[in-house]
Amino acid sequence: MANSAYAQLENVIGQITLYQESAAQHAKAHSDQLTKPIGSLGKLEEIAFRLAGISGRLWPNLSRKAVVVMAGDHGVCEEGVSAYPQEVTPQMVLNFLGGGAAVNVLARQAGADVYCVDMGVNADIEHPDLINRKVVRGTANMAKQPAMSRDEAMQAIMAGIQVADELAKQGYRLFATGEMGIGNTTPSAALTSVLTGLSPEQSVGRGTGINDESWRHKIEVVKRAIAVNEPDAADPIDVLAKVGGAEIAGMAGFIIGAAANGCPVVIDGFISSVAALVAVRLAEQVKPYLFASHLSQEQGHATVLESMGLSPMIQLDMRLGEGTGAVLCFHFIDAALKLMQEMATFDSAGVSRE
Ligand SMILES: O=C(O)c1ccc[n+]([C@@H]2O[C@H](COP(=O)([O-])O)[C@@H](O)[C@H]2O)c1
Ligand SMILES: Cc1cc2nc[nH]c2cc1C
Repeated sequence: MANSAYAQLENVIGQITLYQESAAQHAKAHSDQLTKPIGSLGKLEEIAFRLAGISGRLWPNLSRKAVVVMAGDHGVCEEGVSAYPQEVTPQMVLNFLGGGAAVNVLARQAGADVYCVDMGVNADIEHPDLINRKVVRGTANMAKQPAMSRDEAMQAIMAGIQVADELAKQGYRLFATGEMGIGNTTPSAALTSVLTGLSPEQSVGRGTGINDESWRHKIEVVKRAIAVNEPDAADPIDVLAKVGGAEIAGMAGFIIGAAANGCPVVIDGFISSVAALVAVRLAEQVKPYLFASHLSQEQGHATVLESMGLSPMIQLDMRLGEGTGAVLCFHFIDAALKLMQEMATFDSAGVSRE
């Protein structure tokens, strides 16, 4: 099974359309005809050019939008690394499915649908709308042993790809990543330290809101997890299996799958961005498809984004996850495309250029 999964992953990666610089240049040429000083719409212009570069069109139709919230639990919670108990993970999954979480509100406002995927929750959740791709019932405690086996990490990646395929087939063209998993800032910090070289003192943050003492302990837990498991930084799947999590692996797969379907992906906070970094390490070609939404308050987030050459659109001091920051930024993507499509040119409006 494992060998064919690697072949399938390579096959999906091979389907990613390479960035078309000429299409991006064409969009810039169009933008420079519009009634504004050149470059004056700043990042909105950059967004539009990149969308042209990945789609080959001046203004791709991205009206069908979805945020995919992947959920998983973490054995490392037994070390006391989160401010909240693990039961919150399945409870929040039901909240997403009931439409009452922050991401549901923001998604409704942005015209996006919310999908929730169980990648590895440590509970049985019954709901007709839940997408069940459970690979583990919570990971093992990475401070003592690998969080997952390599096979489980691969299964989670492939499940994420499948979710992207299914939603793209349904007509969705713009995606946001979101996640829910009590404890998941701890594996995310470990992944950051291993993949970027940032020290645990700098990759470990306050997560849901731990105090100074718990923060210092969380740093020790991350150091122990890395020392016990000795992940190979050159092998992203090894790192993901040993010090990652099922929802993080699922999001990495989802991002690769979305790119293979030609769909841009807006990434949310720290955990989503770490998943994106894993995806980039597996397939450099996904990079142009990634749009960073907000800068989370979680320490380490800026380094993860910088390591991918991404800069966030907004900074609202959020640290929720769920896809909330990403869905907010759907508005800017819509705005960038509308400007390209609807603004008058200097010629059509009779405005002097000089
Ligand atoms: O997106 C972020 O940057 C972010 C930062 C801190 C916490 N979170 C959310 O809070 C949970 C993880 O926090 P913790 O303290 O339990 O590791 C998880 O459900 C995440 O969605 C999310
Ligand atoms: C209530 C709650 C909601 C969340 N949403 C994402 N992570 C979360 C963590 C908690 C604790």
